[in-house]
Amino acid sequence: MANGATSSSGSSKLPAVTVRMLQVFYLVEVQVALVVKKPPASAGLKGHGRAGGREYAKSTFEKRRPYTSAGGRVSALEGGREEEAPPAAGAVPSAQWASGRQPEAAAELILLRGIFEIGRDSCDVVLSERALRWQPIRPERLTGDSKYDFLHKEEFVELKDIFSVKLKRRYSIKQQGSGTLLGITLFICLKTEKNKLKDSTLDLINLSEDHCDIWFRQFKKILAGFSNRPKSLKILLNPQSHKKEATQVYYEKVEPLLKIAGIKTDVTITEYEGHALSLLKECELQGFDGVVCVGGDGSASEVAHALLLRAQKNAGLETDSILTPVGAQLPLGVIPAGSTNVLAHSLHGVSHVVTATLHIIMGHIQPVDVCTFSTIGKFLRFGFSAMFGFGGRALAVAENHRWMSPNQRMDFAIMKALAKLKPEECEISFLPFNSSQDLEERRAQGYPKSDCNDQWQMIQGQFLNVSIMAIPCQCSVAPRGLAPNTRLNNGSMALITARNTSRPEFIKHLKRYASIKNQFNFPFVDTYTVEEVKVCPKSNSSGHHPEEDHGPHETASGNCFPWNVDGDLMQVASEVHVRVHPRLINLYGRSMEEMNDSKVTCSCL
Ligand SMILES: Nc1ncnc2c1ncn2[C@@H]1O[C@H](COP(=O)(O)OP(=O)(O)OP(=O)(O)O)[C@@H](O)[C@H]1O
Repeated sequence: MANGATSSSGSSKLPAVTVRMLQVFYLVEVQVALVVKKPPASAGLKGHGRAGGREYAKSTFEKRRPYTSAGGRVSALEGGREEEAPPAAGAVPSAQWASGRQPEAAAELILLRGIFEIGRDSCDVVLSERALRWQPIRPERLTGDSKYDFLHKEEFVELKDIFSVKLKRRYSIKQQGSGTLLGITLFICLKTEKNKLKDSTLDLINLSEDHCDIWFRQFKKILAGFSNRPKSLKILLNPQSHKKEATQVYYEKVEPLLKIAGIKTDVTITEYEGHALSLLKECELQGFDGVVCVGGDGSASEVAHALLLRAQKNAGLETDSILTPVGAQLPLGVIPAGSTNVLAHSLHGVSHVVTATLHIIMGHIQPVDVCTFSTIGKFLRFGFSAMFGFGGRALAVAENHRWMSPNQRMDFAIMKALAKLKPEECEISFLPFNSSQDLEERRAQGYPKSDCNDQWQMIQGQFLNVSIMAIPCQCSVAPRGLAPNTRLNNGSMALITARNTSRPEFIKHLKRYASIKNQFNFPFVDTYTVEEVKVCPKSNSSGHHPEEDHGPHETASGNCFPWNVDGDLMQVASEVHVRVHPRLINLYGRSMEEMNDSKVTCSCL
């Protein structure tokens, strides 16, 4: 992957080093098993939506009595009256539909109005340009009853949360042809707790072919209007990720949802390390709207690197020394199937396969900052985060013990790197993050960066670990992230340095990542918000004793220093220059800030 540097990858990842270590500490020292808190069962919903306390699960229809027993409901279902609203209409009296939560409903253009059975009720259903609203039809009451009104208030789902529509039919064994029409099923993306998304269905039951056909075509038309949603995806699946579960994850959880959404896929199962990179160099991507990686951080980083490299070539840029890279042309989806899934977790606020899949289906796009790594003017690779020192060494040890199982290997590597903890003598220079107007203006005028900013700062000494992170690097055991003050797209990186200290103090610092206490509140830890960093190790460092090491990767053997870039081992002999490039790649997802700010969009929740 890298020019002028050797690179290999493993199941052990940059934050995995720290993450795994935290797990080991908990097991070995505290003797408390780390329990990744499972989300509470979603109010007994069994994975489906809820309409005002009633489930509208897929099986709802089958569970109920035949419609004929529902008295007045029969005519509603069989002779459902639909009204296609005239284009400029919007004049349907809407006072009865508008609730306190959605005052804007009254102003919306109404597209269709008709009767469907939803849950157990015959409902007056209104499709407007923004939402589908429904309210049970009840006999008129002479006296007002506010409790009654509360129980039967309007419910709605916003159209932007619908990702597919199908005609619902029942097939009997003897039946030939297309089966008996039961109505329409809408597939909806719902936000649940802790940034998770889930798929749900809403059945609109009506036996009339004509009625359903009009509504079905209208929903299709609405869905076709969401031009940001992908129609065709290139999938790259690493069957070796974590405990080799990526294939199962994809075919059991991801593919069925993509099929429902009508997304075409072309799947490549990678056969060797670097396969995704070489494939994406050459393959035709014209017909695809996005690329999806099913695997861990190493795979995701490799695919991101490949897409960016491809973009530079397509733009006719020299890839030996990339100064101002152009952005990737296709968005990248990351389905977490690795051991730590830091990228997916940072992106979605949770490492959850269905959430990641739904972000792809809904076409949610999150621009993300990317770093370039180069040495003495020579481009090495793209990446999101890196560790030098302890993090690099631990990964190097793991690489030398690939015959072990992934978890064993990481435990062993962390213990060994801690046992041999030693500082690297180096010089670190960095350009502090500065988004002042003046600086931006000077850059816009084409001044070289060196002329725009002479604020380079330099620190030197012995460092146990140096982390450089353009994304927050969140994961289940470090929920705030290894770099909690960094955002996905704020154009800056966190530079975190741990100077030489005693082993127990360093371990204390590492353990803080899993706690609510500030992991940086140690006299030997410094943090900076930066745009560029140069790490220049001193080759005659007192810390290197090759005779103590047992593998080719574990130290600066042959004057190469191990770096951990998104879990890939990168060995570089000299200075490494890291620069952040704001919003260089679009990932499918939505930042946690947005997710937290967003309102619940379905009244069913
Ligand atoms: N068929 C394969 N055999 C061996 N290695 C592969 C294969 N396909 C891909 N790889 C390589 O495996 C490396 C690690 O995979 P990946 O990151 O997906 O899993 P992981 O290490 O288990 O997860 P995490 O990064 O979350 O810890 C990638 O860099 C990739 O190049």
